[in-house]
Amino acid sequence: MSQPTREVKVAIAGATGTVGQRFICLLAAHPYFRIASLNASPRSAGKAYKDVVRWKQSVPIPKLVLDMVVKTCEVDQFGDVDIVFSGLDSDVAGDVEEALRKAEYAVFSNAGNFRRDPLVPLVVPLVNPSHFAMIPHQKKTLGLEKGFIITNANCSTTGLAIPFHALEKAFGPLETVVVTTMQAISGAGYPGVPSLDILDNVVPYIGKEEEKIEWELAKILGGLSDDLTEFDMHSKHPMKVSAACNRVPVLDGHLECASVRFARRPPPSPQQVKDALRSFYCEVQKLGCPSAPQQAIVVHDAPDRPQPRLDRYHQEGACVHVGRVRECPVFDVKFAVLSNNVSIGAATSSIINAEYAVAKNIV
Ligand SMILES: NC(=O)C1=CN([C@@H]2O[C@H](COP(=O)(O)OP(=O)(O)OC[C@H]3O[C@@H](n4cnc5c(N)ncnc54)[C@H](OP(=O)(O)O)[C@@H]3O)[C@@H](O)[C@H]2O)C=CC1
Ligand SMILES: N[C@@H](CC(=O)OP(=O)(O)O)C(=O)O
Repeated sequence: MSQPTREVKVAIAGATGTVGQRFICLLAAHPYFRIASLNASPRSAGKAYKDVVRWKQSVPIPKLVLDMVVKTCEVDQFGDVDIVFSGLDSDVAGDVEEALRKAEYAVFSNAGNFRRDPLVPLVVPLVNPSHFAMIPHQKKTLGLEKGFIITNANCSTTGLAIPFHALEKAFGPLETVVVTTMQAISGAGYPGVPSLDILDNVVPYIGKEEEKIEWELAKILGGLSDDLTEFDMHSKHPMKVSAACNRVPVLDGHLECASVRFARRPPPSPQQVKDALRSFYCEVQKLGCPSAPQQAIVVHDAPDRPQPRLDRYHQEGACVHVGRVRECPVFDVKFAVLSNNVSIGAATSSIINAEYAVAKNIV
């Protein structure tokens, strides 16, 4: 990939939150994105970042943001940045992101508000960066020159979309998916789930999560209409998905157990599935996007892997892990997937999306 000849100035909206902190760690060391603005709620605005953030990362706060003064998320507070990364709470993300787009900013959002919008691509960068082709239609429809919104997916959806896409590329459409998730508490932001609810416990309910997985996969894994104005929602090969979501006492890293049935008969064997996942190589890797993982899907042979504590920070959490690939007596094949919910499930995906947009001169 040709590196941009200029630095690209970025803002982080929601800079004090769980995802915002991960953005800061990743962007502080980025080859060409420069953090120019930190934005959060009026509670944090006007104060130095180090004085308002409840820092929960295992590395120190990067020096360059320690004394940066946090600003509000009013549009006039973002200055001359090219890109806004949003890790905003979904209660406010809708209005703020809409206003930023209207003010001609390129917005890369983690929030759920625009994922179902028929003009907004829902992009897992290791899967469907081709959906960026919808951006001209979004801008034209809204009468904008530069402003647009791109969202990335729900963190549990992201972990599944990557291996599912690799399998569909190798073996054709998936027909049925049943998945059970074991989701980390950082997925609920800070302070998140009360300790008295989650210690010594598993909570078999995460609000709206099952519906998100069941719906978002179709938008991500589907294509675009020929005129690049509509998402086809995987409609040529409808995929039935059933998800059961659980909160478990793990800090970071969502583990998901999936059973899948392929449309193709006979289906691929577990060994063929493993080979296809291992050899998966995607466009953002080919382009050399700096935050893309070397190995997108790490396939484990050990019978007790992947595990959140052991595997979640491999490649800075930018890949997914698949293990326990075996025959399923009900469908065809079953396996376990681990993804770092705050990295590839959130901030890392947004950053790779932005790197792709820069490489393709979309920003
Ligand atoms: N955690 C995860 O694993 C994932 C999260 N997401 C999504 O990313 C987004 C952020 O999640 P997360 O980091 O966990 O959430 P947090 O609750 O940890 O952080 C929320 C952020 O939003 C800011 N905020 C809250 N209210 C306002 C307001 N009125 N005006 C401006 N800013 C405000 C907060 O600022 P302040 O500190 O000043 O209150 C904080 O920076 C959510 O939409 C979430 O659904 C997506 C994928 C994974
Ligand atoms: N709901 C996810 C995290 C999340 O924020 O998802 P979404 O971006 O879809 O709101 C979890 O609790 O693990």
